[in-house]
Amino acid sequence: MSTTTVTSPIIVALDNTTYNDALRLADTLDPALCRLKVGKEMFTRCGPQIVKELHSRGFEVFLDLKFHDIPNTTAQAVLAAAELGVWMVNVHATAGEQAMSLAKQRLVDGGYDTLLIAVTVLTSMGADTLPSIGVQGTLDEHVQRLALLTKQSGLDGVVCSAKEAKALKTLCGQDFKLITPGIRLPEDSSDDQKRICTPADAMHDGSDYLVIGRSITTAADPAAKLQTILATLDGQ
Ligand SMILES: O=c1ccn([C@@H]2O[C@H](COP(=O)(O)O)[C@@H](O)[C@H]2O)c(=O)[nH]1
Repeated sequence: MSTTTVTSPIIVALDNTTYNDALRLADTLDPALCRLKVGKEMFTRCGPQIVKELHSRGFEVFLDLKFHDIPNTTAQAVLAAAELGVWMVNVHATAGEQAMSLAKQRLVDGGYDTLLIAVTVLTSMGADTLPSIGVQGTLDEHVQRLALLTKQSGLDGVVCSAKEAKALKTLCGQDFKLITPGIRLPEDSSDDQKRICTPADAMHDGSDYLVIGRSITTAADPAAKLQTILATLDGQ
């Protein structure tokens, strides 16, 4: 298990890659300068072995499987993630209070300190997306409603856009962790992300952790791009 002290808020998302290429990329990165995120694509393709390999290289791993199921299934999946030794795991807040609080309880009962967070509204969604999935009201209201539900369920924080960070810190408190994907430098393509923010603005507004995938992983030199991004955070 990892003993590296991580000095950076950046979590690099390992997507669009194979087992061997993901490990090759990991070997170019310093576990003191970033954590790594294993998502649905990587985990479906490679299984728990990829997590074990990243741990053996000293990385803390965010297992981003966004569980969304009935309470017992959600909680047992979260427990299985904790048994893998991951640093952080997540569920969808729309799984509801019962699923979230049961998942947290199973972690506590098992003596795990794995962080448990919930996704509010995916950063690929914009205000125009919500009516089509039957959500009334504004996007900000919906994010805030789900963040409060997550906090009331005893979880450690939420996934949201950095654009919502200021309001959520006020609403949920400074200790409630905000994990923000949709991070882009001004010169980057936004790809399929709608609610994007620069790393510096995200940190300034209260993000605790920045999830960054393609901006780093598709760079000619991912380690150098990580350093460039970290340099934009100097003094924050
Ligand atoms: O709301 C969400 C929740 C999760 N993600 C994940 O973060 C990364 C972002 O990758 P980029 O290449 O930097 O866009 C990706 O793994 C998503 O599954 C998210 O983007 N938004």
